[in-house]
Amino acid sequence: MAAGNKKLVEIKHLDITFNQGKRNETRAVQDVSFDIYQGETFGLVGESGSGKTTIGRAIMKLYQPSKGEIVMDDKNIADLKSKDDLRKFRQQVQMIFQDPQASLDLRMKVKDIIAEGVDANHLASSDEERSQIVTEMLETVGLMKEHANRYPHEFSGGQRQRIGIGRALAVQPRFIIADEPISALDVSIQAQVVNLMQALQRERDLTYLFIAHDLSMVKYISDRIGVLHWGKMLEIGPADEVYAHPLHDYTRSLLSAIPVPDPEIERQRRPQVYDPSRELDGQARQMIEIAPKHFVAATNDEIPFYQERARQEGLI
Ligand SMILES: Nc1ncnc2c1ncn2[C@@H]1O[C@H](COP(=O)(O)OP(=O)(O)OP(=O)(O)O)[C@@H](O)[C@H]1O
Repeated sequence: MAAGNKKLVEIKHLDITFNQGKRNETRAVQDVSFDIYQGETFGLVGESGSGKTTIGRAIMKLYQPSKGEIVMDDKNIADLKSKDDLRKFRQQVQMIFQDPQASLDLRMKVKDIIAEGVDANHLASSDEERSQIVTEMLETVGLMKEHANRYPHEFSGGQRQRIGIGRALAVQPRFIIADEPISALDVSIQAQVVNLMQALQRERDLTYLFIAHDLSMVKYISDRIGVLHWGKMLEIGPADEVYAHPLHDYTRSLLSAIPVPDPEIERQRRPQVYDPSRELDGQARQMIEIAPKHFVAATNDEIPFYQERARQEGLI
């Protein structure tokens, strides 16, 4: 998690609307802006339906922005149109999914799953090289060479997620979008997969967008966290700060759902419950830097309120 200062991905005023007939329109993402720096893990949290997956898929160029743009390596990805450009882009940006059972083709052998992207991108010049890549990937993700000829159903959930990670890594990507990669796993296995992802990040200089619905899950792995609610970004800041000193009411409400062992802390947190009428009153809010590198969606009138809160929390 040695985040540098170079921006790898820039999301600028992204809007995504799904139209399913005239009366059925969902504005899944609304004016969302954030940057992801080279080598960092950006944790994107929000409840179900807040737009996390939609943002991930838009970065993969699977959804078209209705407004705004997504820039990677200083290039607007909307301008990548030729087959060759798209192929190179998809090689650099890979995705890991929540449910490895659903995202792996159960009829394929592990070696063919791992080599899928290698074949599509013609990265191996011989069968021997292909096998070498598969073996290296299996070992990299903590599986064994002998697993290559087995099928996904022969593995546990955690091992299947390792296969999914191996498939993503086999094409030597720089950026990985991990969409709830540990949510479907047993708690005891979650830490192993997170540790593996962190080790791989260090070894391979990877950048992660780590999507989860639970703030406590992303806190551990992320450098920075962004909090989404109903398609809007409400708070972005250093992971520890967002977790220990959340400034936005909504982030506080997300955290108050986590059991707090100290009843006194619990009591202090309770009154600050998220009040939807305050947040979703239709007023335009901008991301304002309230404390260093800690941004909150606020109207001009709300800025003093959040500044006072940041002072109380010792952030300024
Ligand atoms: N392909 C689609 N067509 C129409 N509506 C969609 C589509 N994909 C997502 N939506 C809608 O967009 C909104 C955001 O969904 P999204 O899947 O991005 O949320 P999420 O935060 O990832 O939630 P979850 O954790 O449940 O996956 C939801 O209201 C969803 O119903």
